[in-house]
Formats: sequence, structure tokens, C-alpha cells
Amino acid sequence: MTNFAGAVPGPDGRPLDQIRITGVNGRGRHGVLASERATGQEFRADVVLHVDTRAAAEGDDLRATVSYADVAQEAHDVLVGEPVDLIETLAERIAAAALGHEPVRAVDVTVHKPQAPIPVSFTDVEVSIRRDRVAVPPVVGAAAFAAEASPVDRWAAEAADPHAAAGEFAQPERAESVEPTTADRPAAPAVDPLTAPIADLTAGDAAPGAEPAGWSAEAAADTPVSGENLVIPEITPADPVGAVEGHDRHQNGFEHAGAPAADQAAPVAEAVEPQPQDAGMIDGVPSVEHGVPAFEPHADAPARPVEDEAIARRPAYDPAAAQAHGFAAAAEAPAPDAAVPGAEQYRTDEQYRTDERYQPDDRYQPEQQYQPEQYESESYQPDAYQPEVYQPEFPQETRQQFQPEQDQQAAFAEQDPAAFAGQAQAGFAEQPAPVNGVGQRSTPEDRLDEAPAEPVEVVLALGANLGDPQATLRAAVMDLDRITGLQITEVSPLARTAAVGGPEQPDYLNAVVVARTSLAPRGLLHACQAIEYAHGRTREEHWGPRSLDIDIITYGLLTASADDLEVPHPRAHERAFVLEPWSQLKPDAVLPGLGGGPVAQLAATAEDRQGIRWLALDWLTESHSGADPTGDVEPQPTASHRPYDPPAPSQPAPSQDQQVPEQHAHQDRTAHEQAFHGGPQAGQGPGGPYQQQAQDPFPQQDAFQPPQNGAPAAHPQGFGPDGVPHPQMSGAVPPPEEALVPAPQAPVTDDPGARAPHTPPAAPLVPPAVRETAHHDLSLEQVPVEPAHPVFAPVRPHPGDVPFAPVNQTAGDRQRTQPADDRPAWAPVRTDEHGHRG
Ligand SMILES: Nc1ncnc2c1ncn2[C@@H]1O[C@H](COP(=O)(O)OP(=O)(O)OP(=O)(O)O)[C@@H](O)[C@H]1O
Ligand SMILES: Nc1nc2c(c(=O)[nH]1)N=C(CO)CN2
Repeated sequence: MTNFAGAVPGPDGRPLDQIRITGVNGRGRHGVLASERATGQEFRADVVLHVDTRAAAEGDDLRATVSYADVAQEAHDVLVGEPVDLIETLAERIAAAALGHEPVRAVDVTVHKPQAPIPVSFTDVEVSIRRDRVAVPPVVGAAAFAAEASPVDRWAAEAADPHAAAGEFAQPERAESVEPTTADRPAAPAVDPLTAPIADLTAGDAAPGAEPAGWSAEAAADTPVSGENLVIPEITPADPVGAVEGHDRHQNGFEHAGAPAADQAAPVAEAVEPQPQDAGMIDGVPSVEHGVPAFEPHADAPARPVEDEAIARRPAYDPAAAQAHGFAAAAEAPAPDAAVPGAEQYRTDEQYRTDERYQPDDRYQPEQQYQPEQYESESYQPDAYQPEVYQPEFPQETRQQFQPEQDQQAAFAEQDPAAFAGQAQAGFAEQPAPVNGVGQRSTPEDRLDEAPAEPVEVVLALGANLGDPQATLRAAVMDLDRITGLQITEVSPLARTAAVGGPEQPDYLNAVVVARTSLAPRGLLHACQAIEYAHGRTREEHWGPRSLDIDIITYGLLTASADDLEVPHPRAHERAFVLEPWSQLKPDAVLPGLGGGPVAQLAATAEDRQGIRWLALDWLTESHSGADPTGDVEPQPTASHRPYDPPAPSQPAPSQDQQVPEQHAHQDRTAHEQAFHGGPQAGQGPGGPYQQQAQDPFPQQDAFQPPQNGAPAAHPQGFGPDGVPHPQMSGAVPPPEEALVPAPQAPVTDDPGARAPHTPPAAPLVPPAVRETAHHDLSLEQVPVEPAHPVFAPVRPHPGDVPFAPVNQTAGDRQRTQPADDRPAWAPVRTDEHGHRG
């Protein structure tokens, strides 16, 4: 009954259990036809609740799980409630209601419409969605973000001031706070170092953790929702429940937000094609298309204002608000389900509450069913939480984050009652304490088992040098993004790097992804390891060759060490193969912890920096490692058959010393196109529809200039350190030069005077981010933009822009972040059920 394969992993990485409710019936008036509105018809819902049921089973206690009766009732209420056009909307609302129950970590909803007005014989129409608790806050308002000093600046300021108080980049005892930069901000609560960067991003101009300044529930309730200010994180393809974060708020005091939630629900849900999100990373069977979302907001939609971000954090569907507003109107119509036999079977809340078997003992307060306080009771939390365990490592302020939320809030309230009250109104005060999948704080082994209260930004490093590394890394990116509780936001260029340490082995391909996660650090480690294993990872030799390696580089600003996991990764600070792609993606990134600092500077001085052979921008959609990205053909690298024999040059042959790898690369690319896609214009390329461009997507050699003093000689084929194809590799084709970012040549300098001043460009210059992290002066170097690059826009085409569109970014977001450039920043990777790109 569910269309989603594979269990959803819980915060600890273990698969969650499932509670299935099938065939919830209701007669509703949903549909786009007037006749459907007038007469109504039958709708049916199936709901799968992904819950950890162990604690409930252990204590035989309903309170530790979710009452299926409640969820069934809520599903029924939606089916018979306010008429909407789409069954997608119904599914979204039911999912939101289910996720309103704390123990539910994810939910699958199928809505059936067996009597749909279809003029041919059919059995049923159904829509299935999976939603989970990871909510990605809205794309950062560029202005709000730009107003902040960059992390590097803050780091430098802190490093330069010997008298500086505990700062954000300090070692553990000083790692807890991110200072508001605006004097008149309300005082913030102690900031959770895990979530501080995210709080920064999401709170816009407000203090970390606070609702945006000036926002009030009442004011937001009056905010009209239109294509202009409609916020879409709730329903972006793999952004399953932006609604849910808001919904949590509903559950915790947000229901007073008022009408717009109900108003919002219809346009939001009907505008976007739900994209199932498969948690199948365990079995490694991709079943998701990261496609172009159906919904695009108004072309000149403004960057999301702060107020919009507040709205974005509210539920897409708020049953309470709907009841008060949307449903009230619906109630004036004749009750569509009045005569549905058996409807009363779902009306069991009351039964539960009056049924002796479920009578609460003195601890049981139905209205507090999943409130955090309940878990403070002895039976629920005998030994779960012992702050003193952590005391030696943490100063008081830092420990605050591991105290129950209520304690933090009490401290905050004491510190600044007014600010506290403001936040309480906006839902802060009643946010649940971090809990595991059953709504009950588990006994953490250590803090690496603690799930964060809010999604945390994490940086993961991927590496591979066996098999078809590029294909593996691509698949790994998609697998990571499918983890329930993890959502990739950005992907770095791909670096080919000389192997560091270990035995003699082939070069690596390395990349870095930035993601947000609601998983505990250890849960994230296990999920990453599951993906490693799914891709054939074995651990035979220390630092030996491997099909896939995924390291957790950072987990927010957390600094923690245990036998099995250390964050930040203890060797990240010295590894150019991690730092360089990371700094390309995030030029301002700062590595916290011992040996940390600005990533670009660390990259510049890392010992293995010379081992960075090239960086490719378009690796998610173009093949640089030799394997056919469609998976149809597996080219064999042999002396007699190169994967992509270059065709006869269409240009005058370059002189010997001009025959740089880029030339090979370009030729190889063209040959690749001919071999696998019938030539450059042969319909849909591997990157999906965005690659169908009128102009030759692979410009001729003379259409652009190769980097003047940039890219070092990459080996035109083969993957061995000496350029000879390695027997274990399927061959390596360097990317075409338009996809290359010059690899580092000289140490980076922070002295702007050391860089030649920019002359007015005849053509766009190499983007600053590239220049600054390429470690040499490219100020006069020009790169062509016409004809269009095939897939990726250059790194950071506009200051402050997102360099690579998040994997899940919507078309609307692309428009906002790439206003002056109609080339796609990122072509969605489409995969079939076997993970092959279509
Ligand atoms: N931040 C981290 N990310 C991933 N694994 C970690 C981390 N910290 C500790 N580990 C532990 O390291 C163990 C070895 O990991 P792995 O085999 O991937 O190491 P490696 O990649 O060969 O070497 P390196 O850790 O130097 O990258 C893992 O089983 C894991 O428990
Ligand atoms: N170039 C490169 N060298 C390595 C890598 C890697 O990913 N890239 N990983 C290692 C262990 O994790 C050891 N050495």
C-alpha cells in the first residue's frame, strides 16, 4: 500500500517501525469540477506512520507512541473537510497532521479518488507522498545574509583580538555563541552551537533563534499570500516538510498564528508536484527523480523578505487554523459525510480518553501527551540525561545547549524577559526538547547520539578511487539526499587529487557536500557508512584505495570526540583534497576546532595542495571519469581502445606545447557526446532538459581561452599517478576546460593589494570566488560565457549568490539567486530506478 520502498532510518540510523492505517474513508467535495463540488464523492486515505515503537512496546504504553485512532480521525477530517481542488492537497494536509504527533518521524500518505471524473474505465486514482521532519529553512535572504560579517572576517577579528571574549571559533570551551551583530537586537538565548549557523540563516536579521524582528503572529496572519510572496520550502521536491517545522510550532503554540496557514495550503500544495522522497539509501536503490518542480513563482519575485521567512516556518497546513477559518466556511455547506456509514468508527479520541484501559495514571495529561516535561518524569527519563557527565568538557554556557530546552528558556527568560516573551509568542518557548523517534529522549551514549533541536548544517567529504569514482560519487550524492533527516544544500566542484597516504594507489576524485540534518552525529555517521557499504566499500588497508569514503567534516560547530566518531574530522584541516573543493563551494567557510581556521587559507597551505590536479564544475551531469553516465556502456580503458577516442581535430592542430590536456578534454567530451548521445544536439542530454540548448553546448576550442596560468597538466586519460590508466579504474577523462576551475598554484593572500586591480572586463572575469581560492592572480583572465556552458554556471556568478544551486532548489529559487543569468545553475540529475540518468 505504500509506494515508498525501504524503511525510514531514525535519528540513530536504525530503521524505524511502521504503523499502517489503511482505507480511511470520507465523502468530500474535492475536485476542480463544479459537479464534484456539488455532489461530492468518496475519498480514501492510507497512512503509514514511521515511528520507533520500541519504547511503547516495552512499557505497553500508548503515551510513548502515536494513537492511530487520532491520526485516522485527522485524516478523515481532512477528507470530509474544506473542499480543495487536488488530492495532492489532501495528502499534504494529512501528512502535516500526522507529523503533528511528535513520535512520527516521517509519514507516507496515499489518497485515493476511485470515483474521479475520468471518462474511461479505471479502478482508482491515487497520489502518494512521503514527508519527514527535516525542514529546510527558506533560502537565505541575500540582503540579510550580506549584512553579516563573513565568517572569515569574524574569525580574523576574533583571532586578532587577544582580549576577545569567548568567540564562535574558539576551542570547545568558547565554541558556543554567535554574537548578534546588530546592537538593537533583542538578547538571544544561549545559542546552540550545533544550530548556530542555521539560526543565523533562518532568523534573518533577528537574533539567532529568534523570529525575525518585527514579525508577529497577528501581522503575519494578515500577510496576503500570492505568487509574489509565497514561500515554497514546504513543498520543494526533496524538501518534504518545510511545513512540518512550522507544524511543530503549531503544536507548540503556533496555532494562534491565524488564518493564512489555511489560505496558504491550497496554493502551496496545488502548485507543486509532490516528489516522493525515498529513503532507499540503505538498499541503494534510487527511485527518485530530482526533477524540475512544477511550480515557479512569479518571475520577478523578490528575494524572500524576512517576513516571508517567518511565514515559511509556519505550517503549510494548520488544522487548528483551518478549523477556525477554512473549515468554518466549509462547515456552512451541507456536511458531505453525514451519511457515510462507519464514519463514527474514527471518532475514537473520546473513546480513548474515557476507555478504562487507557485511563491515564496520575502522570497522564492528554493535552500534554507529548510535551517534553512528561519525559522528565522518573519512569521516562531515569538516566537519560546527565549533564554533569559533560561538565568537565564544557563550561556552563556551552552545557546549556545540552540542558533540556526548558532550562535554556528559563535562563533566557531570566536574562531578558521581554525578548523571551516575544519569542514565546512566536513559538520559541514551547519548542520541544530534542527527542528521538519516539518522542522520548533516549539515553544518549554521549552527545554524539543527541539529535539536534533544529537541523544542523554539516559538511561531508566524499572520496573514491576504485571502480567508476565519478559515477559512485554522483550516486552517493543522491543517496545522501535521500536519507530521511538529511538534505543536501550544496555540492562542490569535483577534484581529482593525488592519493595522500597509504599504499601506492590511483588518484582520487573528491567532493564536498553541505547539507542540513536532523540526525544525531552518530546517526549521520551510520547513514553515511550504509551508503559506503552500498557502494562496495570494504576496509582492508589503512588509507587504502576505496570505492567510496564519506567523512563527516563538521557537524555545526560541534567539537566532540569518541572512539567511533570525531568532529570536526581530525585530519580535515590538513587535507587539500577536502579543503579545496570546500573552499570553492564556500569561500568564507571556517573549519572549527583544533587546527581550524578559514578553509581557503588552510587549503592554500595544505601539504597535498599540489596534488590537486583539476576541479570540475559540472561533474553531477557530465562524465569525467570515463564511465558512460547512462550506465549503458562501460568503456574499457585499454591501450587500443580509449574510452573516448578523440575525433580528428576540427581546429588547426595546436603546437606540441599547446596541446594541453584541455584540448584532449574538449575532444574527448565531443567524442563522448557522439558516442552516447548522438552528438551535442541530440535531444535530452544526461543532465536533463536544461542541457537541451540551441547552441552547441560544447563550444569549440577557440570559443574560449584556456586558463592562462591556471590548470596544471591533468593526465589526459588514465588514473594512475603517472598518467597511466590504473587497472582498477575505468579511465579518467579530464573535464573540458570550461568546466575547470584552476587548481591552486600559489598560496592565497589576504592582501587585496597583492592582487592586480580589476580592469573593466570585456567579458566576465573569472568569478571572484574562483580567483580568491585559486591562489594566483587571475584578475585579467577572461572566461567566455557564450556560447553557454553546458551545465553549470561558473562558481559564484554574482557576489553573494549561491554558487551551485542546492540539489533541491526550486526553479523559483534559481530565478531569485541567478537574476542576470539565464543559464541554469544546476541541471537536475534525473535517474531511473537503477540510478541511471535518463
Ligand atoms: N568525522 C568522521 N567521519 C567519518 N568517520 C569517522 C569520523 N571520525 C571518526 N571516524 C571513524 O573512523 C573510522 C574509519 O573511517 P574510514 O575507514 O573512513 O577512515 P579513512 O577514511 O580510511 O581515514 P580517515 O579517517 O583518515 O579519512 C570509521 O569507522 C569511523 O568510526
Ligand atoms: N587524495 C586523497 N587522498 C586520500 C583520501 C582522499 O579522499 N583523497 N582519503 C584518504 C582516507 O580517507 C586517504 N587519502
